[in-house]
Amino acid sequence: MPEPVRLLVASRNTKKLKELRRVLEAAGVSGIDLVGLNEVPEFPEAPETGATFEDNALAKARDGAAATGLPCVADDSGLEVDALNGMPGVLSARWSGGHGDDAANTSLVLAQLSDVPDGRRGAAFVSACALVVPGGAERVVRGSWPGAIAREPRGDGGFGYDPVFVPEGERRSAAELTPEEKDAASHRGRALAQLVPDLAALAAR
Ligand SMILES: O=P(O)(O)OP(=O)(O)OP(=O)(O)OC[C@H]1O[C@@H](n2cnc3c(O)ncnc32)[C@H](O)[C@@H]1O
Ligand SMILES: [Mg+2]
Repeated sequence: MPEPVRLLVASRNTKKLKELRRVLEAAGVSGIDLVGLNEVPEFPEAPETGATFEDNALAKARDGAAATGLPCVADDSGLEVDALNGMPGVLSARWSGGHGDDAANTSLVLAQLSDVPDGRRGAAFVSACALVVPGGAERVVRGSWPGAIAREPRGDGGFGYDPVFVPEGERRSAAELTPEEKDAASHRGRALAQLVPDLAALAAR
């Protein structure tokens, strides 16, 4: 048996990281050993200042690959709300000011939509996932998950804006889905599915 290829999964968000690991493991690519940021020496990361999810995902994956010499996968994601002209978008993690305050970010979006009627509450989660191989290929893919913003939060699964996001064709919020249901439909699941052939090729090198 050849040595498994170590693949760095570069996210500082523990709940997102859990999803990335779960989806990659469920994809069943053999010969890949997933490594978290806590298992490699610390390295400086560029701030997420890109104009697009793709720019940010590539920057995170390039940083990880350059610092460790390992192939690296990174996700940049967020919520695009129709009535907010596609915002919070790339600003999703820091919409209410500080970084990663899920409850404050969610309350702010709900407050901003308080006068928006049910027929105009459309939104989508978007994920760009980048794979960067040191000295080799770079690939970035996008998945999206259409739905609508609820009137109030429901459920305690998932993370971030999940309690206020009702996926198309669902009555439950994303935070009320099982992890497997979320992965099968989510922006992140759909993005990572497109990287599976690349990961299989990497493992077969
Ligand atoms: O950059 P890393 O370290 O990966 O972690 P992060 O939390 O900062 O992640 P992003 O910069 O990609 O910001 C994404 C934000 O969008 C939101 N988000 C992304 N995916 C989501 C999902 O599946 N469910 C709910 N909210 C999500 C969530 O609030 C995140 O903080
Ligand atoms: Mg981030």
